Amino acid sequence: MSKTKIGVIGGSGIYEIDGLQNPKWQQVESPWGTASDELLTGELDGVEMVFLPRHGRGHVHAPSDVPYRANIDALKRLGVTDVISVSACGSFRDAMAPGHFVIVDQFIDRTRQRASSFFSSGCVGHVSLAHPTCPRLSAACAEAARAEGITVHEGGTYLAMEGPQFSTLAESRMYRESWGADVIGMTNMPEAKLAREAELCYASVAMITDYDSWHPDHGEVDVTDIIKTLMGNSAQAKGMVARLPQLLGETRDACPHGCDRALECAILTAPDARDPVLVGKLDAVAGRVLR
Ligand SMILES: CSC[C@H]1O[C@H](OP(=O)(O)O)[C@H](O)[C@@H]1O
Ligand SMILES: Nc1ncnc2[nH]cnc12
Repeated sequence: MSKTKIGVIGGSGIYEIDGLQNPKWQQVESPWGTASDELLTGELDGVEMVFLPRHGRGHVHAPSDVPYRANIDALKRLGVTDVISVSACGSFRDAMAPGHFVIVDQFIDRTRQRASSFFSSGCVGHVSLAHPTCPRLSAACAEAARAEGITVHEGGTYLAMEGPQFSTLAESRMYRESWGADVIGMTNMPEAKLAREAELCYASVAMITDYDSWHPDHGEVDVTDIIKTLMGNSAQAKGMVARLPQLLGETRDACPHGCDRALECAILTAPDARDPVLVGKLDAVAGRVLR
């Protein structure tokens, strides 16, 4: 049994959360650089919470430049156990309409210019990503969103694109028809990979803002329309987050899906062949298995 500490990564349109007791924005130093912003810590219903705006307050970081490693390291360093990502996404399915939330359970990674692992030569580690999200945490998000009156789709494949431009029509059709993607965004990769390496339970909540560019009855994506939908969605997203402490509880058992033990057999580099500088940087993320 350990204490639950909920981390929330807020995407486009979500730059703070309300209702925390003893709220405090604090800078967290990370060997992986500076996080997107200060982290907001506090308590809700007896559970410790940490909030981080993915793009920073004022939306300063482009999707390609979000400091994903520093963000996950900072959350882990603060003792977070469960990470909920909230993201604005386009939809590839008629039924997944703007205003609906999709609880993502798979990813296709099409990003290409982001550091996507904490591990490298000097400390080589390979984690499984077959099931990249935590079913227990995802179910709690679905329940919380439903209780807020949101239409929720449980399960969906998120196509992570590099951006910042939106997709061409040909790409949009290919992702939807040939690749079977359900939603599209620019930020959940490498975030989900890094959360797994850091042994954090990770759930991804996609707030649908548009139909990307494939839909014959809807125009191409327009960021002004996205923002309009987000304005309506963000209060609901915050309401969903506010319900999570009660649903997850003050204490937690080991994750039944093993998210918190992902590194158990992952590191291949022999102890005497490890790069001490890299091992030092891994203190928060992998200290459990490296010490
Ligand atoms: C505001 S439209 C494009 C932008 O919104 C999404 O960000 P996030 O995932 O952080 O909510 C999308 O991935 C793009 O970065
Ligand atoms: N259609 C879309 N493509 C990529 N990222 C998005 N974020 C919101 N809508 C999106």
